[in-house]
Amino acid sequence: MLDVDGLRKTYSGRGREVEAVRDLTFRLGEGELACLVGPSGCGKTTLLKCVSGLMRPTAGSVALDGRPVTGPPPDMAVVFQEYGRSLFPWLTVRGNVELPLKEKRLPKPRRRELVDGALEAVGLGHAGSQHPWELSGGMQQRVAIARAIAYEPRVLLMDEPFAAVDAQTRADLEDLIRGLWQRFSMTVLFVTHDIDEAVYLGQRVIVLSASPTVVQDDVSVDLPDERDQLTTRSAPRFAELRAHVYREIQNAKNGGGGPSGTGATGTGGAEGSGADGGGGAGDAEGADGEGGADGPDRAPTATGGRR
Ligand SMILES: Nc1ncnc2c1ncn2[C@@H]1O[C@H](COP(=O)(O)OP(=O)(O)OP(=O)(O)O)[C@@H](O)[C@H]1O
Repeated sequence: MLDVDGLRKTYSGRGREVEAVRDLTFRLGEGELACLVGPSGCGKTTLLKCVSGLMRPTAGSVALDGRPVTGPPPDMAVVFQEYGRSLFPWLTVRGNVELPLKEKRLPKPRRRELVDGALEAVGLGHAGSQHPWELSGGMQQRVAIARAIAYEPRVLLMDEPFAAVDAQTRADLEDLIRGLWQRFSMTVLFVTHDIDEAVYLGQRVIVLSASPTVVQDDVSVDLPDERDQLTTRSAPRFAELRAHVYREIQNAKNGGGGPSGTGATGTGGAEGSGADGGGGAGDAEGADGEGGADGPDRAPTATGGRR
């Protein structure tokens, strides 16, 4: 459904060129939930901007249902990390969620129905008349998620959406996303620094190499579909998968480059890492902090698919 083929992006300016992404090729099937991890600065945000049509790649292509993406596609929504910047403070929660639906020119009764459904789905049915600044960070991020799903996207892109919330809220939001994905049958591409989060959420974890960026590994997450923060995360298979992804990221950071040879489904017991293999491997970045570009196209209206 979503085809990224030979994608390359080079930024140029001030007399120098930065090759953010060298050559990325992968495909997402309809209804798939894939997580994308990789070392800091490897081009995850750049990739999402190209996939969402907010930025033109230097070479290669992105296609949705075989049609080239040259601008924000109408059936795609994006949720960014900075919920504070993605919501309009002068609009109520309802107003924020409804805005892209007005742009879509939906009739009022349909808008009301979609807004009610989305707020209910994220547990904010009671908060419609409040303003974003009256809500906690986790609630604000729920508003951003509600805005995205009210839009009824076929594809939902998420760029580290939970990086700024506390651990408990983050766990709740992870479960919320899996629940919404199952309920609305969306195709989801979810970027995260957090290896545990990637394994917990995804059916697949795509590991990017360090810059110049290629797909280092594509790991099939063969955990049961019904996931639970306690049982799933304490399963031996979860630890094996997390260890495998952790090792791939270390390889990527150390310039290991190129696919590990395990292939899309090859994560398995081949690693033989045992239940403790990846202990502490929670963060793809290690000690690195946030370093991504917050370009102007992370503007508020980006959430919801169209600007
Ligand atoms: N607008 C820009 N102009 C020039 N270089 C840029 C721009 N945006 C990003 N880059 C560079 O491109 C590379 C990839 O950046 P990007 O933000 O896509 O990576 P990332 O994997 O999302 O990073 P992080 O994990 O730290 O958020 C980095 O070297 C970055 O400095």
